[in-house]
Amino acid sequence: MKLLIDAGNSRLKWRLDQDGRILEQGVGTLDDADPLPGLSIDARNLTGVAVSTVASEERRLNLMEQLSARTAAPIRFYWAETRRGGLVNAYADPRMMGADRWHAMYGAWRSINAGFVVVDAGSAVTVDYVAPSGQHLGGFILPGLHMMLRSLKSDAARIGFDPDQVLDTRPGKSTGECVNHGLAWLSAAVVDQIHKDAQAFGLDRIVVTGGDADRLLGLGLSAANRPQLVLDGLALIDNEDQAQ
Ligand SMILES: Nc1ncnc2c1ncn2[C@@H]1O[C@H](COP(=O)(O)OP(=O)(O)O)[C@@H](O)[C@H]1O
Ligand SMILES: CC(C)(COP(=O)(O)O)[C@@H](O)C(=O)NCCC(=O)O
Ligand SMILES: [K+]
Repeated sequence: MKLLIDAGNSRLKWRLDQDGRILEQGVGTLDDADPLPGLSIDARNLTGVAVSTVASEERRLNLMEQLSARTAAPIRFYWAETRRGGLVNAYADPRMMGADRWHAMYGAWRSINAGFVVVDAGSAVTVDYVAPSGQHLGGFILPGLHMMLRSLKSDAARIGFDPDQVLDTRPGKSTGECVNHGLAWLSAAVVDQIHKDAQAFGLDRIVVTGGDADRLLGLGLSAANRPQLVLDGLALIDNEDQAQ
C-alpha cells in the first residue's frame, strides 16, 4: 500500500494506492497540524510514500518530518525530469520546472495517444502543450484566481469588493461586478486562447486539473476534467522507478 502526495501552494492532495486501486483519498493543507486528515489506515502498513511538491523547502521539510513521525516507510520526493517514456521536457534545465507540471504532463502522456494541452488551475494556473511526438512545446504560468483577487484587494486602495466566483463575463455596473466579472472575463479569454493554440499546434486533446478546474470548464473550456492527474503521473513514475 503506497501513499501518494501532491503538495501544492494551497492544498495538499493525497491518496492511498494498492495495486493500482485507490483505497482512500483526501485534501488538506500543508499548514494543518495534520496535513493528511482522514488518513485512517495505520501508517505503519505503508510500503512507501511518493511526493510531488512545489511548496517551499521549509514546508517540504516540515512535511517530511510529519511523515517520518507517522511511518517508517521510505519517503521519495519526485521532481521534473529531462525525459521519461517518450515525453521530452522543453526546459533546458528541467529542475526549474514545478514537479506538478511534469507529473501532470506524464499522467496525461501515458493516457493520451495524441498531442495534448494540460491546464492546472491551482494557486497559479499552468498551461503546457505537448506535441503528438511527446515533445513538450512549452507552456505558461499565470496568477490563479485567489492570487488575482488578493492583489486587487491589497494593491488598489479604492477597490472594495466581495469576491464572488461568478462566471458572468458581461460588463460590470459596480466595483464588485467589475472585479468579479473582470476575473471571469479574463479567464474566458484564457480559455479562448487555449482553444486557438490547441488548433494552431494540432493538439487534439485538452485535460484540466486543479481546484479551479470547474470554473474554467464553466467558462467554456473544452477539456476532460482529471482532478487526480498529478497523482496519476506520480503513481506511474514511482511504480516505474520501484520496479527497476
Ligand atoms: N478548500 C480550499 N482551499 C483552498 N483553495 C480551494 C479550496 N477549495 C477549492 N479551492 C480552489 O482551488 C484553488 C487551489 O487549487 P489547487 O489545485 O489545490 O492548488 P495547488 O495545487 O496550487 O495547491 C484555489 O485557488 C481555490 O480557488
Ligand atoms: C507554477 C507553480 C507555482 C504552480 O503550482 P501550484 O499553483 O499548483 O501550487 C509550480 O508549478 C511551480 O512552482 N513552478 C516552478 C516554476 C516553473 O514551473 O517554471
Ligand atoms: K497543482
